Amino acid sequence: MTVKKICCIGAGYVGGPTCAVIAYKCPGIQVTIVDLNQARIDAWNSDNLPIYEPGLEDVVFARRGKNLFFSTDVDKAINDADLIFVSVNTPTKKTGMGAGSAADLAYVESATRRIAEVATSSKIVVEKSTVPCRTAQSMRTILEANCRENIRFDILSNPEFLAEGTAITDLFNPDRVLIGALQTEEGLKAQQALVEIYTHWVPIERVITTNLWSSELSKLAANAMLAQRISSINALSAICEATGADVDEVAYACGRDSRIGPKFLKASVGFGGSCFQKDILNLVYLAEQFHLPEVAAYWRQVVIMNEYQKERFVHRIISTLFNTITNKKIAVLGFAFKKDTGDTRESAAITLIKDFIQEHARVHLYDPKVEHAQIYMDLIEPGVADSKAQVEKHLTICSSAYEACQDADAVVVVTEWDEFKDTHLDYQKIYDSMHKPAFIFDGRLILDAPKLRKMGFKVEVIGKHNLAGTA
Ligand SMILES: NC(=O)C1=CN([C@@H]2O[C@H](COP(=O)(O)OP(=O)(O)OC[C@H]3O[C@@H](n4cnc5c(N)ncnc54)[C@H](O)[C@@H]3O)[C@@H](O)[C@H]2O)C=CC1
Ligand SMILES: O=C(O)[C@H]1O[C@H](OP(=O)(O)OP(=O)(O)OC[C@H]2O[C@@H](n3ccc(=O)[nH]c3=O)[C@H](O)[C@@H]2O)[C@H](O)[C@@H](O)[C@@H]1O
Repeated sequence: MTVKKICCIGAGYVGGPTCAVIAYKCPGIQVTIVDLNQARIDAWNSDNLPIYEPGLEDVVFARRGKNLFFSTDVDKAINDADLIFVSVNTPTKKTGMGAGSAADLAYVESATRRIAEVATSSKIVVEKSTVPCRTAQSMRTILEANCRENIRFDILSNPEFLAEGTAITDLFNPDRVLIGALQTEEGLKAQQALVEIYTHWVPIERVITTNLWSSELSKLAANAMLAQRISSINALSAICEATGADVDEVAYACGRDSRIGPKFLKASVGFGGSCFQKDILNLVYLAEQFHLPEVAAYWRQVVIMNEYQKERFVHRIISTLFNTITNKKIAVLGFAFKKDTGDTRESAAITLIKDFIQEHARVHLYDPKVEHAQIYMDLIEPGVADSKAQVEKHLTICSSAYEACQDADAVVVVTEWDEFKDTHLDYQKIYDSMHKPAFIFDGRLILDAPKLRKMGFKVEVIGKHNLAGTA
């Protein structure tokens, strides 16, 4: 079969860019992206898109109103489509069985039920959300139990591997596209229909076809392995700080081994983002379900190490600032979980700033993209800062890095935005405007520490002893 109309349920960080790129690359296919969230859909239909991604506007503005539509009319889009992507959120469960590690599949289930209830013709239903292994089986059961006569649903797993901040280039030029299907005649036909969509722009040799369960598990496995590399280099960063080894040099030396490779070995204040922690915990839960406690403990350690890295950094800041930051002005540069996105989900900045607030510091924050309302929402913490007004007592959001650093006792670089690099910011100007001694803590290894030390800064860098190279 040839797909002519696509519906994507969920207009978020994945559904929006992924299906906008399909519309861009396949002008002959009509793509409708739907969501229950009216404000989000209004934003997709406006000049001010709801998410910031380099290159996204060009793609959306080129196709919107032609073969790309955003709507809250979920039922109509389901009914019109030959193929439906389910790209809804799958957060970690907060309560009930598996709370704290299992994925909350309520949104996947409700989208699936909706498809079964309103579809009047056969559909290919594609799991785009990241889900535990064998979720497709549950979706199939729901669809088959609720659908009308003479309708069939074929389920595919097509996990998404884009990273935020580079979503459009990742989608234009993916390392691979993964499509899992039931190994039946109908399943393989459906798989082929999705292969044909991607091969409008992705070379066929980059399209991997597998069975459903391999595809579902590969997504969790890929995220777990990526996060594991970061926790590995961060674990080594602690040893570097203690010994005088330099974590960048260690990463470079290890990464030059072609079996290890250079990517994803940047030490940091800890990984953030909506998925790494969630997906590893998902894997941990799966292992526990199958009575594999050693496997569960192995992967859980990746998350434990990440939490430890954040704690270690806060501890280093406080101990360097003479064991107290009470009433000290701390300039925090960056709030997003990585550069080139406005997304703050699980950002290390949230943990750090909450800790600074607990220590009664005065935090002055600047991030080039994150919405102010989002910052307040992320920092409200029952018992510590219960409301926006409470947060404002400890936090001032600034409109530039210079403003945040004015009269500060310490600058903490949390997100690696290019504009924070010493090639972009005038750190002499910042030094001159700060209280002395002027401290700077580089949680992203983006600054030229020797150059800043020459200016007079006291510099502390993750994974580097501050006297490294001098003794
Ligand atoms: N954010 C990322 O970079 C990546 C995320 N993923 C996975 O993709 C999935 C989606 O993630 P995001 O796009 O980040 O989430 P998101 O939270 O940005 O978007 C999900 C959207 O689905 C909508 N939604 C929920 N239930 C619905 C329903 N029944 N009908 C219509 N709309 C509904 C929500 O209103 C929301 O706008 C998750 O499973 C995630 O793990 C995979 C790869 C990358
Ligand atoms: O499933 C998902 O959601 C996605 O999760 C990650 O993408 P994302 O979280 O958007 O961004 P990454 O570039 O992976 O960065 C995640 C975190 O790790 C940190 N990081 C990354 C790389 C590194 O070397 N060091 C490091 O600390 C980043 O700063 C960030 O906080 C994966 O890279 C994607 O392939 C995957 O599709």
